[in-house]
Amino acid sequence: MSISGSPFDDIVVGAGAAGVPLAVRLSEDPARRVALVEAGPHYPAPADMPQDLLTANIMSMSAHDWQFSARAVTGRAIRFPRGKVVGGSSAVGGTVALRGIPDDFDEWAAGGNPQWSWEKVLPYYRVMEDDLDFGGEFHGSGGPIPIRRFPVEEMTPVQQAFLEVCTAHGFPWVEDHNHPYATGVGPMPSNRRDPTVRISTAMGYLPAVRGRQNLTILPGALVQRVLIRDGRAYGVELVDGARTEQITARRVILAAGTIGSPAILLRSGIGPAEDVRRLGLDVRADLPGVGEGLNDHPRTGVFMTPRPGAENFGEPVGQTVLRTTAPGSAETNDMHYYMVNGFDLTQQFPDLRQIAGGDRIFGVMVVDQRPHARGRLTLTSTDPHEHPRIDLNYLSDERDYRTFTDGVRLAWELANADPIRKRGDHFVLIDESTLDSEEGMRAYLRATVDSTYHPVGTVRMGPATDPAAVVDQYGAVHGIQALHVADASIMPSHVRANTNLTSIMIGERAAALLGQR
Ligand SMILES: Cc1cc2nc3c(=O)[nH]c(=O)nc-3n(C[C@H](O)[C@H](O)[C@H](O)COP(=O)(O)OP(=O)(O)OC[C@H]3O[C@@H](n4cnc5c(N)ncnc54)[C@H](O)[C@@H]3O)c2cc1C
Repeated sequence: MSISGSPFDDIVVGAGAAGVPLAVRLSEDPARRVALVEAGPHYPAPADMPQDLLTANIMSMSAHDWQFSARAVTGRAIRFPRGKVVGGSSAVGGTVALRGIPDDFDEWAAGGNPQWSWEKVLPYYRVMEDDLDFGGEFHGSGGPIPIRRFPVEEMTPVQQAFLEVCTAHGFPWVEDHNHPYATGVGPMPSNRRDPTVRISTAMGYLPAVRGRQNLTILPGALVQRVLIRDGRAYGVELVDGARTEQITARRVILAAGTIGSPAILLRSGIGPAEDVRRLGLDVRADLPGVGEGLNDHPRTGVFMTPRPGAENFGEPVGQTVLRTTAPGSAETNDMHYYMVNGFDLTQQFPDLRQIAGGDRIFGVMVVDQRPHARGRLTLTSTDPHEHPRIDLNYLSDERDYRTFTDGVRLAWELANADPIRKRGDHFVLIDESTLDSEEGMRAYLRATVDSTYHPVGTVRMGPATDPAAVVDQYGAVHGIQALHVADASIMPSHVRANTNLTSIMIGERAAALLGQR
């Protein structure tokens, strides 16, 4: 890397969903020199892009992955994928392209972050997208990320059956799930231009800026820590085997994600004082919120093995979604139900393989969008190659049990409707008696609850008066000068949506706020 002696204005750490748009927008000012540092590889030429990053219908969960595991509930560890490549998790994901809803952002604003109200974020959801189906005041056109909805004729028969069953159940039909006030069932929006190719931030944003002289992309560079002198960040330290290298800048912006950003902060002496000291480091800023408040959308569902002829191998994981409100809840759209065409048990949920008696299952997946349980991320070492300890702590709040119990009951009804049920052979781990018994349901939930890969909240945004806040509404780390964070980790509360589009929006919005500074 020919970077020694060449200070930058901004170093963006992590080229993921947020980091790529952030670096691209900041470098629109030709006078600003921006470095985008990424631990994973970079494939600038479309012809070199590996197939696992292109194939939208299959999530890439090993070739470009950090290989983390996490504790889901006491005694149960699960795989916890995170993308490790330029494009980050946006390059490996399921391409569900849903936005948060106005209430989500009005809650952020009410928590002391008025720069993130719905009114303030909508323009940045719009600027990132090229909506191929809808226009008007809520949608963007000509942006780097194409959004299309699966047309009914592209859907598998079981997806069409799901639409039919949900509408027969009385759920409203939704043509456009990214209309801010939509609720009900309809086709899934997806970040693809054609039916099978995933468009990550790397593919959407970077080709147009390849010749940009003031944007330097540094792949294969693992950031150990932020360099801090007299309370001010002035660069980062990279490790490459036994070699370390330092690059300097006027400002450092972490966009390493909900796992990567708090880990870098802790290795830099920023976090709960006790945790930092336990690592043998000096405390640069005592911020109890670092790693705390981890919040992820947990999922479970009702799954069956497919009948011969009803398998949907190679099809998108899902093509439809039902967004609705849990019984008794005051929070709109806090439950999502996905008709899953198929999970490959060799890749996901391997402990179900033997129970299912096969490698494939399909069914109705239930995702709690507003779980109350909070987890925690901690480090046991300052070595950046050592994985952090990720404790998701699902179901630790009794309210989450209740929400899921109702959710599984609805999923059971939907899955048992004839147009869906007739495509399955046998249910996996669940039958009528599970639903009838409180203990049976609790055991089922503990055995099946898993991640939707949407962790947020480990570097929460909020005013300095909030003891849990780590950054202010401009992403500035409390108590340290010239150090910012802008990625999914800063979300102060969860959005009722999959997190890719919101993370891209955070990158866009942060660039607008930081570009003025
Ligand atoms: C398998 C999978 C499927 C998903 N499917 C969907 C979906 O269908 N729809 C949806 O909306 N969301 C989905 N998500 C979630 C979504 O992709 C993430 O919420 C989003 O990408 C988060 O953006 P981010 O910028 O915070 O982090 P990321 O996109 O993860 O980017 C962080 C980047 O920082 C890099 N990094 C981390 N630590 C360091 C370090 N020390 N040094 C240098 N670089 C570092 C990482 O390699 C990575 O490239 C999925 C996620 C996964 C993992």
